[in-house]
Amino acid sequence: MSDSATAARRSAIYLLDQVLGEGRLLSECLAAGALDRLGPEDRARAQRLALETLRGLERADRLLDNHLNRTPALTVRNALRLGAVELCNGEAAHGVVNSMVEIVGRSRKHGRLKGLVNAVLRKVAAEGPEAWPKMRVPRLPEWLRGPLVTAWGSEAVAGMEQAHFAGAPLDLSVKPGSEGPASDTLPTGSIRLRGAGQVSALPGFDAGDWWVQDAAAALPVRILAPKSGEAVLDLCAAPGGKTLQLAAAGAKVTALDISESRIERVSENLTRTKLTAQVIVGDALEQEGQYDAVLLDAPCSATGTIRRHADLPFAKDGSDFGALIELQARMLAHAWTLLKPGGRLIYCTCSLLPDEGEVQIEEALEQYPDMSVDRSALRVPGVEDSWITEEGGLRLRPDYWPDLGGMDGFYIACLNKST
Ligand SMILES: C[S@@+](CC[C@H](N)C(=O)[O-])C[C@H]1O[C@@H](n2cnc3c(N)ncnc32)[C@H](O)[C@@H]1O
Repeated sequence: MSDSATAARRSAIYLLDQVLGEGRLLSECLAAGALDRLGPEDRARAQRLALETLRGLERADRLLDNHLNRTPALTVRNALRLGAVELCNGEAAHGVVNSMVEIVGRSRKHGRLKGLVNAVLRKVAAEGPEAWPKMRVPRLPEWLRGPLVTAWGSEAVAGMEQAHFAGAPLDLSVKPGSEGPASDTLPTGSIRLRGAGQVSALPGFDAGDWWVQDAAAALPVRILAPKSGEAVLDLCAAPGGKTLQLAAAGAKVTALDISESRIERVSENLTRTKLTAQVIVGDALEQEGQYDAVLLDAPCSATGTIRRHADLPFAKDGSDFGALIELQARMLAHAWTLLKPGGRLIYCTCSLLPDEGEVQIEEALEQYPDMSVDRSALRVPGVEDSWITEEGGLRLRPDYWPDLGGMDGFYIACLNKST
């Protein structure tokens, strides 16, 4: 057992404690420096372990409950959960069990439970790997499952849960005129890699030939179809995947975001890809000017990204979504004032909730007499007719493309302003 593997596991348990005990998102823990003491490889490993454990949490708990008379303290339970998931994913038993015994044994508060950890994980090692694939696909917590079943039906939600459990491959958008690493090309033009490993080690990263962007997230700009020289405002730009697409098409891009730390990533991405945009820290609700086109990728529940952010259903409970829905409507109203007559606005959210997509557009179309929805703009390569919604937007879901590896959940609408 290497010290480095144990350090990564200890950090993964800390992340699980934060998500499951404190309701913090992994991104918040990482931004607060939770893994700063680890080297890059162990940092990646700790994150991967935490995410895999959250994906398999329901199964791990079922296996563990067979061997526990009482529920131990959360951090010990999380060590057992991580151990169970690793064992069932085929990791060698001695390494996993010894590591977890060492981690729990060193705890001043819980050290006496190391014998329990040893006994329980040995039982899981003996029976878990065979039982694991026969267990049901882990379900979303009820606070999210309920509204999704109401919106899309139980069969669709079961498909989404399957996609969440499988996790996400790595999708790239390639700069026009450049080449991406050898991979599959998706029907919409993004390229997809499986088991890619460290992103910055892939060919073409340093040269800025491509950037990481889920296939669904690449569609809003394809639908906007920016023209060279057009003035385009990217209102919620960070970390900048869509800004890069706009700039690569030759548009005169203004990229704005309220978060100073996140906007730095837009600048870094522009530098790496040798693309240009005006980058501004500011509040979308206070922006002024008139643009040929506006992209509003509004802050949202991010429920469409659970394949990659398995922590979200556990860290959140939906209580802050009402405020986000209200903010989206205010942002759309203000964005509309920034659009020249005859211009087009893309509204999009990486959400699975109709209140953040379909309903926003239905309400806006009733409210603004100079607004119309452009269905024809949605017909870009790879988009299927069945994804187009009644009010004229595009609904993307993680259970689509099941044989290709899924896609993020997204809602996209193209809105035209009359002249
Ligand atoms: C969905 S993310 C944008 C993703 C980005 N468009 C991309 O493709 O990489 C939403 C962004 O909205 C930003 N945001 C939230 N409230 C804002 C506001 N009032 N004004 C500007 N940006 C805001 C957040 O900081 C966050 O970066």
